[in-house]
Amino acid sequence: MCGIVGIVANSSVNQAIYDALTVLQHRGQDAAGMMTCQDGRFFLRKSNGLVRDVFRTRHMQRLHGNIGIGHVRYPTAGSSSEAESQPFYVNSPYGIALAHNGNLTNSKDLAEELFNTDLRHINTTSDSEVLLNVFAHELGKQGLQLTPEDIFDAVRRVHRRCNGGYAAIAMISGLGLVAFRDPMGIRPAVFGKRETDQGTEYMVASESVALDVLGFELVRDIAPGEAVYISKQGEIFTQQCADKPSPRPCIFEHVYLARPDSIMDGIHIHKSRMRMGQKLAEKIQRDRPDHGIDVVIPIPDTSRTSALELAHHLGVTFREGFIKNRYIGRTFIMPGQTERKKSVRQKLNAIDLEFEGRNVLLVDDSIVRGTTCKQIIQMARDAGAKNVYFASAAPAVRFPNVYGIDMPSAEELIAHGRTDDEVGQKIGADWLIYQDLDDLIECGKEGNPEIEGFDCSVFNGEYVTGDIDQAYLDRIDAERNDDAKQDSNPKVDVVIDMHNDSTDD
Ligand SMILES: O=P(O)(O)OC[C@H]1O[C@H](OP(=O)(O)OP(=O)(O)O)[C@H](O)[C@@H]1O
Ligand SMILES: NC(=O)CC[C@H](N)C(=O)O
Ligand SMILES: [Mg+2]
Repeated sequence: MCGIVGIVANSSVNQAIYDALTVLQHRGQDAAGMMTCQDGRFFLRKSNGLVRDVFRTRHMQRLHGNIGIGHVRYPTAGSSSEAESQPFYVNSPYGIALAHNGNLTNSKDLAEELFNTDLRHINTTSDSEVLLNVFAHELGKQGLQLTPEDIFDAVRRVHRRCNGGYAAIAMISGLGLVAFRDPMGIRPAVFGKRETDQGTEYMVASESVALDVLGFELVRDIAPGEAVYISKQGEIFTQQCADKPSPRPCIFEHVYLARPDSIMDGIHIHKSRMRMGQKLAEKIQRDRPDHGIDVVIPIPDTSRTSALELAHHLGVTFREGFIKNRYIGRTFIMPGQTERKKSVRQKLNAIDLEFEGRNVLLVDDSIVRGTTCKQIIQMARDAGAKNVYFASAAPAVRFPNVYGIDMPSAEELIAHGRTDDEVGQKIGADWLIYQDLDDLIECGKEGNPEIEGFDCSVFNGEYVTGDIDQAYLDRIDAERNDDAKQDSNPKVDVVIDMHNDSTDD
């Protein structure tokens, strides 16, 4: 779940892209990058780190042009080397750069095909470099003067060749931006516009919150399978490019990934999380009518919205009992378990007063590896709680994710192969309650009844693209579990810059 942005403006875009990336920072904290285009030349800055650390004034001054794309990375394939930060670039045809959110499930086969049949060189282990090369190869077949129809034909063939989840924005030198979303719309993307004295400007982004903050008006989501082409002159063209679009957006976006102030596929994330709180309260009332809860306490940040609503519907006091260090980022998307564990304690501290002698219900949006809840429950006990109950606004996460969330290993998921009660014991709760999957789906559908279904694979093990078997899951487990990543992380990093740019930091 990286964050992507692209802007076609009437003046320099570097600051606007920087600002958008800071708004999308919650989607990726490992690396950031931006590529702009002026007079057919590309300018690039990308590196590991947070947006504020990657872009210094000297980099911003070199990012010329009125068109650009940006990326914040949370790796789900390949390595965490700077060389795999994004945007990626290929020089043929035309010069194309690409920023990708998601994960291709057939990237290994595609990489071989690209090399053996399409005669294209892939220089990293990133699936995003593969996606860019497939797009470039298909665009190269269209001949010289590209029309919008030619671009859409190329995207149509990208959909036929690529499997998995992908929302991508490509910048084509001399032409403009092309954004597209996989035929199931697993990963999100929206576009919007802003009127200026010089004409209309367009922006594509992973989440609508980036449009809001930059003063763009949300036009709509890019539909699953659809492509949007914005020419450098500011004309916009859209077309459905999937043979059989079948919307199945990722429901984990609603649970955790997205910001609550975003609207995704017509669903207000804030309201969906409120419904999660309400439905969970109803389940507690059904299953534990004599719960005896004195206070409901959220685990900041993401669970706040659902916890408040849960307390309201349960008729129990809601209190903030953990204070979050605002300078520590999200722990779940950190790369290693040691770092994640340490960060939970650095990030959250208990206010003892709210726990002493009370029956406390702690609420989190989800339990994945169990890193957060185990420590938090112990902190609640140390702060003097009488009983510590735990509620998860999402169902138990029991299966790996293959579409752009880095949960590659079933063994690392605390609920894998365990009953709810066993998880409760393992995390040290007096009891544990999970949201039912049907209720979670209902929370999304109430926001947009037209959506037929969601990708719920982390909860039910049903992989909507239909191409995932046990052999594939075994392979990504072996390649990407925490131990494997530890071994494969590059000791010496490589910085790849554009040939037209200075290579110093
Ligand atoms: O069971 P785990 O493996 O610990 O994963 C789940 C936890 O991780 C996330 O929090 P995170 O700190 O990433 O971000 P937040 O501040 O947005 O809640 C999520 O909100 C849960 O609290
Ligand atoms: N989280 C993502 O969307 C990751 C994009 C891409 N698979 C990468 O690893 O860079
Ligand atoms: Mg959290």
